[in-house]
Amino acid sequence: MALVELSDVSFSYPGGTLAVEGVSLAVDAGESVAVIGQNGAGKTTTVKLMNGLLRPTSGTVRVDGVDTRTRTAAQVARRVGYVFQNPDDQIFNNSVRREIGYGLRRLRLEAAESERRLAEAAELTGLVDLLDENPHDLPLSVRKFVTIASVLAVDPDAVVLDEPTAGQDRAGLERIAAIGAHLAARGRAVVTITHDMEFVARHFTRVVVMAQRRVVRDGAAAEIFEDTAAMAAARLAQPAVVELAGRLGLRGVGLSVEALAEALRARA
Ligand SMILES: Nc1ncnc2c1ncn2[C@@H]1O[C@H](COP(=O)(O)OP(=O)(O)OP(=O)(O)O)[C@@H](O)[C@H]1O
Repeated sequence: MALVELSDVSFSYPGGTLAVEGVSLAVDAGESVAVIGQNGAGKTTTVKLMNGLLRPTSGTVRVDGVDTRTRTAAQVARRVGYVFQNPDDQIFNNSVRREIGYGLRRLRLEAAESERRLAEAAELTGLVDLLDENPHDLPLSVRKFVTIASVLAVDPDAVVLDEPTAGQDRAGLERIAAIGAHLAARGRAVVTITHDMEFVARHFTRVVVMAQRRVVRDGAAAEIFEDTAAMAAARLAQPAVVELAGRLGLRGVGLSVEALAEALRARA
């Protein structure tokens, strides 16, 4: 049984906008998935359905087999943590320490366990020296890590990261990749929405492509990125290495620069 499973899910916002239509998607424990698609494709709505912030208009969302409609949003959020696209929609405490500790306090853990989790979340997100800062004084890229840390501290079974790569420098991107790998290695499911195709090529093997409210592809990143027609239909750019391989008439090369260089050497 998948940890998070959407079955033929549709969702309309109260104003009537149909944002997601007939989406079926399953994510297992220990699996890391990238969700890509142009603006307005339905990505954020889909992941908010995963953590109970939104309930389907039709179809079902199950977390560990339990229909989210039978649980409160707070109950679902403990199993599926959602890191908001905009950190300012999430942050409301006046110190990094209090912000990371907010969800933890609600879990009513023993003090030592709370401290351990807070320290681990701060370490993973690079915030150890910033715990006494006011998050509102920190740059957007760091505020994003504050919101990631507060979800990591709760240690949900699944973590959804909504555009964590936006505005990050190379070190930030590497840190986000390391957090994803850490979570997956610990058996957590990780769902990452991103517009950064190079990041996806570097760090993901499974990709879900959304376009016009629907999942249009779900599978191996290398195959999907190579499918020029599917990428164009979803209005997505191919990662540079895939585009170059295609122009050189090479197929099945994979997603790494090293593999492309090797294929070129073999052809020479
Ligand atoms: N709160 C809301 N009320 C009404 N319509 C909304 C709301 N949020 C999103 N929408 C609409 O739902 C559709 C899907 O939006 P969604 O944010 O899920 O897409 P997205 O793929 O995450 O886009 P982006 O990459 O820009 O974040 C869009 O037409 C959007 O305008």
